[in-house]
Amino acid sequence: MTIHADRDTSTEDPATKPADTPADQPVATPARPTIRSRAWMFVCRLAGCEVDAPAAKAPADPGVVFESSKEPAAVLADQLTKTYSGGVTAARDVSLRAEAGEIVAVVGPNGAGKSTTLNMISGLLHPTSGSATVADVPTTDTRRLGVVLGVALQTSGLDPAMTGLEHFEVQGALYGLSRTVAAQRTKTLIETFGLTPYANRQASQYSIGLQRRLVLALALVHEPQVLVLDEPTAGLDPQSRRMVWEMLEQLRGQGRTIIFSTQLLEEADMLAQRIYVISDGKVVAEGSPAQLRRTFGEQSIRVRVPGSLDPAEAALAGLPTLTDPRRDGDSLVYTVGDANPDVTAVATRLTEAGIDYVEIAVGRPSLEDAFVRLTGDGVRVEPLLTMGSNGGPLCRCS
Ligand SMILES: Nc1ncnc2c1ncn2[C@@H]1O[C@H](COP(=O)(O)OP(=O)(O)OP(=O)(O)O)[C@@H](O)[C@H]1O
Repeated sequence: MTIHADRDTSTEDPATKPADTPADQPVATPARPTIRSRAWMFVCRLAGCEVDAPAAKAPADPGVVFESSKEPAAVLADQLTKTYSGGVTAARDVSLRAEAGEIVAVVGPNGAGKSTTLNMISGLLHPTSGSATVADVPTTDTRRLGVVLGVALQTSGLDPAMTGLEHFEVQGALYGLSRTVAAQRTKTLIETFGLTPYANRQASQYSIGLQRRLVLALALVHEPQVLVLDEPTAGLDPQSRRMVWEMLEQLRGQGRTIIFSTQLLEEADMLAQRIYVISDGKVVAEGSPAQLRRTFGEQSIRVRVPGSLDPAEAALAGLPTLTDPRRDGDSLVYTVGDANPDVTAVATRLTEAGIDYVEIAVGRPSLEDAFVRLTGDGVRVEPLLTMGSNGGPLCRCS
């Protein structure tokens, strides 16, 4: 006899979304003639907006070095709602929080409102109603927000003609870092993110994985307390994805607060202490991965017996904890609502009936179960990576 736990996975492809309308462009700053001009254009591209979009975020005074506090910070979003000019309400009363030093995942199917929510938290998109603070800074205070917040959006927005190093130079200038400080941080980040061999190459020569790493590294130049990352691993191969995961774990280890969106349930499960499930613009569930499983997943017991299933089904018929019996090949499968299913009672019943069962397996609820129940839709579930011999135990593999 074997008694064990297992989980299921499935996959779903992402879709596209309509282009931004001018009125809904993320906030950007006016272009100025000098290095700042390039800097703001660069930021605009990072934000996915046009360079002549309305101004809001003021640049640092030249020569001023912004040194953000190293204290951990929290993010609070209070009933954020966004209705685009076309009439689409992409976020409805979205409230979420990230405690200092937490990694928080915003998960949902395509078009659920993840990017819209993150853009509002980043101060890049004005909410129709509601408010948010990052490290106690209101997102409307874009000048101070830029000090405490680092943002890496889905669209990399890198200038294909600029080298990696030039991107760092622009970013350093944007945040008013002195040349010495900027050079030190650039060196550290380039090394940390494995970009040294590519530092002098134009971004046009970067793979998607390298672009993501560069964008993430650039978001850290001013040493922000909080990071907002929109699908940081989208489109990455398993090796690059793993590298990003390790970086996020390291950043959390440094006391930073991270909010990221993903369509990968396993990614959220593995990295996040708190998950927000968004569907149709609304938060439909919040909790730790374990809480979500417990609350929304369905546990099941699978009983495998040799020969006919009839005697086993008859023997188990009276057990109150077993519901929704169904047959699956050589097994009987029951739903069990109890967090601790009484496997012993099942085994005893079968033994008393003289049935020599092959296996009794308890299936623990998966996040996929939770998603399907919450959103009526699937979110991509990809197999966890096989860690190489040098890979740390990043995954909470079952
Ligand atoms: N600028 C815009 N103007 C009008 N509608 C928009 C705009 N941006 C997004 N939407 C719509 O708002 C809804 C939410 O989009 P959003 O990009 O926030 O979802 P998402 O969860 O990030 O999706 P995905 O995972 O596909 O990136 C979708 O219906 C989308 O088509």
